[in-house]
Amino acid sequence: MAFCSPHTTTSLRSPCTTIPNSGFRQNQVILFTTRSSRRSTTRHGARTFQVSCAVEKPIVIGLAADSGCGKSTFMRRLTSVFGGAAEPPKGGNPDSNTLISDTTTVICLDDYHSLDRTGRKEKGVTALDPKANDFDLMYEQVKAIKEGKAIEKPIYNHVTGLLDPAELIQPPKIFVIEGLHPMYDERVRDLLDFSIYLDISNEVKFAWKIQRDMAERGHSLESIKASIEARKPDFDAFIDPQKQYADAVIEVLPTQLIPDDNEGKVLRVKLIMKEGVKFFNPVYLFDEGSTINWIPCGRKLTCSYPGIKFSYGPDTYFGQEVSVLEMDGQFDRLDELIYVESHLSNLSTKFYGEVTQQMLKHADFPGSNNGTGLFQTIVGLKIRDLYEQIIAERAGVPAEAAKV
Ligand SMILES: Nc1ncnc2c1ncn2[C@@H]1O[C@H](COP(=O)(O)OP(=O)(O)OP(=O)(O)O)[C@@H](O)[C@H]1O
Ligand SMILES: O=C(CO)[C@H](O)[C@H](O)COP(=O)(O)O
Repeated sequence: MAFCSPHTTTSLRSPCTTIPNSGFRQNQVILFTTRSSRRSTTRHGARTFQVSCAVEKPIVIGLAADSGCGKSTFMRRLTSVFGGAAEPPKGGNPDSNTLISDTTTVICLDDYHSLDRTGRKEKGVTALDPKANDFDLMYEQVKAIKEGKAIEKPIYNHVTGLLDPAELIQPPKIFVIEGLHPMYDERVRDLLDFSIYLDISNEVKFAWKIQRDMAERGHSLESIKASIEARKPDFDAFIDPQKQYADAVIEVLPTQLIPDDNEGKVLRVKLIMKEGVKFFNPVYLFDEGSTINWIPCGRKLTCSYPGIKFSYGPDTYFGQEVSVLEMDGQFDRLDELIYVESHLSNLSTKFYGEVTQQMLKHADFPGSNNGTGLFQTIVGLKIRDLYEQIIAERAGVPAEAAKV
């Protein structure tokens, strides 16, 4: 017999809240969770009664991007939306790639490299090549987590380039798989409740790589160029095509506000949101479905050269209907973002100004003054909303009751 134990992690009103002799009041807000069954019969004293249980199995989110394209930054923004800090597993391998917070566990798909650094060198393949990755194991383990089962996941050690002994991963509320190939294998793709692709144009990728690998890691300009060139064929063949499957794409391009800009500091960022995705209502500017161009600079938003331009409208992306929100330029004063936020709808915020608050909280993260930070924050809020709606649907209660 499966017992439902009451937890107070999330408040849901159980559809049958009268529990004789249980110590729980009628209509008391309780979350019943069970790993295995939706409806369980429990015994309390001499009486048997039925309770409906919210089956708390993880939702699975996929985040795809090339290396050095802002996945970690995005993850930090996402976990912050749920509150609490994300940390590596306590007492585990110091080189673990996993980050755990109260609500989310983020694993890095590099851990499914089947060939270590030497193995790849010997075989002449890059880490982007599916031949260097174990998709069978990835599928089995993501499926197990989705079913609420713990897994022993391998670790790829980026310091040594070796495959380390496995680490134990317990099913969280939200399981995020980030890396090169979350949408490559159809079986894994089908397990995703929501997917995001960070599409960084070559020019911008190059500028970010230089900034990080030259300034912070002491690599030479030539070696950075050579590494990007060496990865490009496999990137084009195996990573880039995944964007067609993403529910949301954040595309990062050079600005159009500065003619022939080659500095790569001012960015044009697009948030491409697929229409018709269950529990995901695309954000819109002013009027849903219209085509809008908006220059918000003026009395309420301070802009220095080259200014800021927003655009919004319907479009198609790989033959699918999408809504696209675009921001070109950068903010001078983040607190004034509230003015932009007040003209956006369907943000899935819990209170007026939440986007601005999140952006101010992480003003030191890369991209906080432009569309990369803004759209990553918005996608984080949409994921929280998606999670709450899925949990509410599973429990058969209104979404309001499942708010985290
Ligand atoms: N929005 C941004 N604006 C400017 N620079 C950025 C932005 N996002 C990331 N970067 C730059 O790219 C670097 C890599 O970012 P991050 O660590 O988030 O990427 P990653 O995809 O997780 O990388 P890796 O896979 O190599 O660990 C940062 O150190 C920063 O220099
Ligand atoms: O594309 C990558 C994803 O992060 C890495 O290059 C890949 O995981 C191999 O790692 P390393 O360069 O540390 O051997």
